[in-house]
Amino acid sequence: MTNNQPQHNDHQLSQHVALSTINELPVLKIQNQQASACIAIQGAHLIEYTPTNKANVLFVSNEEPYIKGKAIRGGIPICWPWFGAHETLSDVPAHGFVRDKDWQYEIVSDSLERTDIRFSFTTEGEQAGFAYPARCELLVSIGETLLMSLTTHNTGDKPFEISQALHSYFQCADIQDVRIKGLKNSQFLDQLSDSVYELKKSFKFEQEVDGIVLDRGQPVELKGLGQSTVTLIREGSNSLVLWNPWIEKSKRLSSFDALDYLRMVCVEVTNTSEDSRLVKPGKSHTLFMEIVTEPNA
Ligand SMILES: O=P(O)(O)OC[C@H]1O[C@@H](O)[C@H](O)[C@@H](O)[C@@H]1O
Repeated sequence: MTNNQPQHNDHQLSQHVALSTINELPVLKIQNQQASACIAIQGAHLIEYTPTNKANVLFVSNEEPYIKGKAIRGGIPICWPWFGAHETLSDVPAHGFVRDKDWQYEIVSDSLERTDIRFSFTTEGEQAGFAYPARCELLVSIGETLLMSLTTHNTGDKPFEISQALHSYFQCADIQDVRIKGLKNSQFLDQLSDSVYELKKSFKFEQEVDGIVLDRGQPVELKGLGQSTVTLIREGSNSLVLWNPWIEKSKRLSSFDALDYLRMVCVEVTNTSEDSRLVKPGKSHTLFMEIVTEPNA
């Protein structure tokens, strides 16, 4: 479904960007010399990133229906202005309110090597669970590497706190081969057992995993994915979320096949828990990540 081949009804917006649709959802298809990609305008949601001569780095379930008003399962959902359950309200969606909304977009530059698209979402404080005027901007830069920069501007006169995520689903050949390196000595807040421990070596997935790593914002490496090693470089983030639903939860998840847990791993660049950020009036905060892929030796 996320195949990037031109369709007869695609509308070319610039040299390397075309407007297309997947089922109900308008998408931007990017194809330059260094990579191809696909971004749904709903949620500013990247659903494919394929560096030239490499495999698609991202996972989206084949069960995904791509319908209006429903967050896509896979790719890189933008969770904003809260991550996970809302702190005080139980009747608002998990992971904030921008995943199922249309964003504005603008192609800011488009060259053979790199295509930059800026998405924006503005709230005047009318959204349930977030009573503050704010503008959220996501710069997506498609080239030899993938850059994503999520900036929150406080446009009101009161400070507010945000938690957020670039909730990346990476494709893997077999979850049991995946290792996350670079987390040694970081704190792991295990959300399933409600315990905290220090990570000693590279992280493996052998059962359901749902937890927050509190760290120093250092680069981390995803090994054993299959064709490529992925390095995640971050700025403005001292936390990561690791998630795999494993066997039983996979059977209950929407837009997900029971065996999809074998083919995906979520390593999410976040500001959450103690790493939530205060944004003062007139100020902004940027959460940045770069995804670098290298073929396995
Ligand atoms: O089903 P959703 O809302 O997309 O969330 C998926 C998962 O996202 C992860 O980031 C959370 O840590 C999990 O607890 C959650 O189940």
